[in-house]
Amino acid sequence: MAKTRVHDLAKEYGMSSKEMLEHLQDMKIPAKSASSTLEDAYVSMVRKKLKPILEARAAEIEAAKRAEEEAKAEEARIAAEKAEAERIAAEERRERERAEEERRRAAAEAERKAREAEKAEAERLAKEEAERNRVRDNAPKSVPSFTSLLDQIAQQEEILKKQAEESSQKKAAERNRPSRHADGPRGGVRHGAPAQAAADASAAPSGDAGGRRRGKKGRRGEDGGEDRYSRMAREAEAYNRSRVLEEARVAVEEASRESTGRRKRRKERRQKQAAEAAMEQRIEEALANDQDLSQLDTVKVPQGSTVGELAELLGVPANDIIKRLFLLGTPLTLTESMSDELIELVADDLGRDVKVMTKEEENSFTFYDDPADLKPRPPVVTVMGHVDHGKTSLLDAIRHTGVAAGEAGGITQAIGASQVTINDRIITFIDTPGHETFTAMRARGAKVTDIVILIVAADDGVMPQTIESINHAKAAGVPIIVAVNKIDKPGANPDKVRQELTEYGIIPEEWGGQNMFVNISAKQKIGIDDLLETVLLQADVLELKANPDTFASGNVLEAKLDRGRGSVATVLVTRGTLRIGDALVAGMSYGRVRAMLDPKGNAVTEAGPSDAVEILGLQSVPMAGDEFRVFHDERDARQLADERALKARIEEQNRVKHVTLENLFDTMADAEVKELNLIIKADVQGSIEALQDSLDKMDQSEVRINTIHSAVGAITETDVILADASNAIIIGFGVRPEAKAKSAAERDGVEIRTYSVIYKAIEDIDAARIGMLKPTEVEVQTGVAEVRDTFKVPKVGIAAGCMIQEGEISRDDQVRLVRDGIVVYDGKIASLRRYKDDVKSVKAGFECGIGLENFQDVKPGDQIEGYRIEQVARTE
Ligand SMILES: Nc1nc2c(ncn2[C@@H]2O[C@H](COP(=O)(O)OP(=O)(O)OP(=O)(O)O)[C@@H](O)[C@H]2O)c(=O)[nH]1
Repeated sequence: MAKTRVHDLAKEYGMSSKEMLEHLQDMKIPAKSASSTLEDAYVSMVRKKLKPILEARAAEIEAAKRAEEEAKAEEARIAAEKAEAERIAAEERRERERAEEERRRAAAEAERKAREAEKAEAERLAKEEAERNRVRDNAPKSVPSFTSLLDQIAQQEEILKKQAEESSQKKAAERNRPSRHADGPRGGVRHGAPAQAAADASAAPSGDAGGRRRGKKGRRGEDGGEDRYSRMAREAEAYNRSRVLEEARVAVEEASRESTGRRKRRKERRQKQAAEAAMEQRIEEALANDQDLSQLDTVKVPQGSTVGELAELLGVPANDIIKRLFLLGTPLTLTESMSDELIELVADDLGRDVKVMTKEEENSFTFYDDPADLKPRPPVVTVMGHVDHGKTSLLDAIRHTGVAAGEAGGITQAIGASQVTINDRIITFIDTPGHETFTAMRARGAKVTDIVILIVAADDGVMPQTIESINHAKAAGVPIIVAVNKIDKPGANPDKVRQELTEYGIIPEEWGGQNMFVNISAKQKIGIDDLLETVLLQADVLELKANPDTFASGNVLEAKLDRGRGSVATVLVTRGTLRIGDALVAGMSYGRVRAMLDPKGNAVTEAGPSDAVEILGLQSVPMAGDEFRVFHDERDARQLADERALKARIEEQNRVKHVTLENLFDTMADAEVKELNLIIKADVQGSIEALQDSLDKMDQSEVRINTIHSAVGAITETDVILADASNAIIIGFGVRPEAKAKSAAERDGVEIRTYSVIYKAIEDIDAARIGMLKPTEVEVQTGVAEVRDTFKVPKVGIAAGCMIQEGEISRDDQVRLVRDGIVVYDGKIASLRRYKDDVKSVKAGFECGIGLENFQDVKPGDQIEGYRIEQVARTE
């Protein structure tokens, strides 16, 4: 068996060889060094003797291990306790902050409410003041427009708002001063910082540093555990404090650095608040008036507004607009009026939303209704057709529907509208038949008809006024139901009518088209119910709805001055319910509804959507087509009527010019209109076709020629009304205007051109069209110079000493530098001199010095060519 060496044995017992040698010596066992070998017997003796020592040592190690574990557990418990205490403290602190924040918010809310009340009172006073001023100030300059009045109010509101804000801010500042000092800077670092610091403190210092220290002490057995922990707590607190202080210092520094920025931000915030308040007010007003909220951001600009007016409406300096116009290549002065397109372009450039309002639109309102408030309403129908095809007979037959034969004689057409009930449903008819009224209404911006009944006599077929009616209804986008009348007549051929109408885009449903056809006899009252049911069917498709539970609005169908009753107007209610006593404005007249008559002449107290009633009580006579609207307050109605009257007077002075062949080019250039609308009237159909043929052959890629209506016959007032509504020119070929048409054209500024030879008409239209074409740009050479030498000119650089060989070169010319046939420069002249003098131009045969803009590389032998761009009117 191998001998055991001393150091092996020592190693086995976890002691040094020296220690083992000492033990061997004690046991009198001979061994000299660590490498000495020991007999087995000695080894077993050593083992026996050393056993208690070994056991004691194991116990010692075990005890130490236990102590260490205990210390660790204690340490963890303390740390957990501390973390919990800190968590509770942080929670309490947050609770306090929340309460404080709540208190501050409540105070701010109370203050805001007080401010709003103050503001509302100030606004009310301002409004009253403005109203008083307006009434007092009747001088023309003080009532230039409704918008400027609104602006004045807005300005006053702004001032009052500012004052109110300043005073409340002052108050708030005084109220907050002591508390702000108390928690000012601390407030800045409160959020987040302490909680973070506490978390850091519990994780880092007490855990690591403290733990290490405790480990040492535990081994050394010095100090009680309590002392250690209190020191740890103290250290953590100190750490926290310095950290909090540091963060506070940083926050204060930052705050002072940002104070200027903050002032700016505060100002911006105030401006934003003011804008929001103004918007809120507009929303409230719009809500009070049931107006469409989606339109609020849009600035309404009257058609033909001047640069100055637009600037005022948009609230921007006029220079901003002039500058933009200049860049758009249409320099205008402050008092010049702008085309619709220019207004839209400039507004778009300014990032603003505008709606150019025609004079009709200006007088109309856009209402908003919650879809939930909309209820089905009866359809409103107009009957149109050629003379003697039976319009009056049909309306008569309709009026007698559902009426017993004996009663018939007693029915009077009291007002310009009638209502019939069929299948328990109502249909309203506008009784002034014909497209004249229809288009006159449309020209005034009134859309009163939902459905058109086109009446065509089966024995006569499609006639000029049939076509006119189709064109008018189509232009208004109203669905057409065809009543083929007089089917009782021997020569009646309803299918021929259907066939003829297909040429005008009116195709029967049974043939796969869009239009419903009904065969009737107005005289013998055949098919009337069928026609009315078809109207209801068409109405169902249209899903006609309106809100009946609001202030009424609608259109005037006709109005007259009655000797006994004063102003009498028949109105069609399109929305809301009209009641006796309502204050309303219709066009330029206003008043209170004194009495109402329904279509049968019965006195009624209210009228809902699609009802037509005759009303008494207006102060003056409105015009057919005028929009009416009920106001909460009669004063508002009167104010609006006054404003409209004033506006109408101003408009009368600057009457909107219609297109004429002569001003066509100007109008086009101005408004970029690329359409030429024509109404063609001729003595025979052949002439219309010939003219239309030639028009179709013209190049219409840049200017489109629309024949919106053509018919055989004299130029009538209806033609003028249609031309007025569509901004068209009337071309008469072999026909003359009727007297009424002539005066209407003069009144409305509509151009009528009459010709007796067709090519002359074509020539004029073509000339006007070409005039509308954009001019062509042509380059014109001005002169040629040869570079003989170059020399340095102070401040200019290299200049070319030249000899003008051809023509004349001017200072404003564009120039090209040509070297060996290659253009090396194309630009402007920087200087043109003869000897030391700056000159405007130099002619052939003279020497001069030419400096080129931003170009120095001129060499003797180069050629300088001068040229100009000229705009030449197109001949095609
Ligand atoms: N046989 C027959 N004659 C009819 C019918 N409807 C109308 N008429 C006759 O046609 C003529 C013209 O009828 P109106 O109702 O006056 O025609 P209108 O279209 O109103 O005519 P204007 O008001 O002049 O435009 C009258 O003599 C009617 O009696 C019909 O269904 N059958």
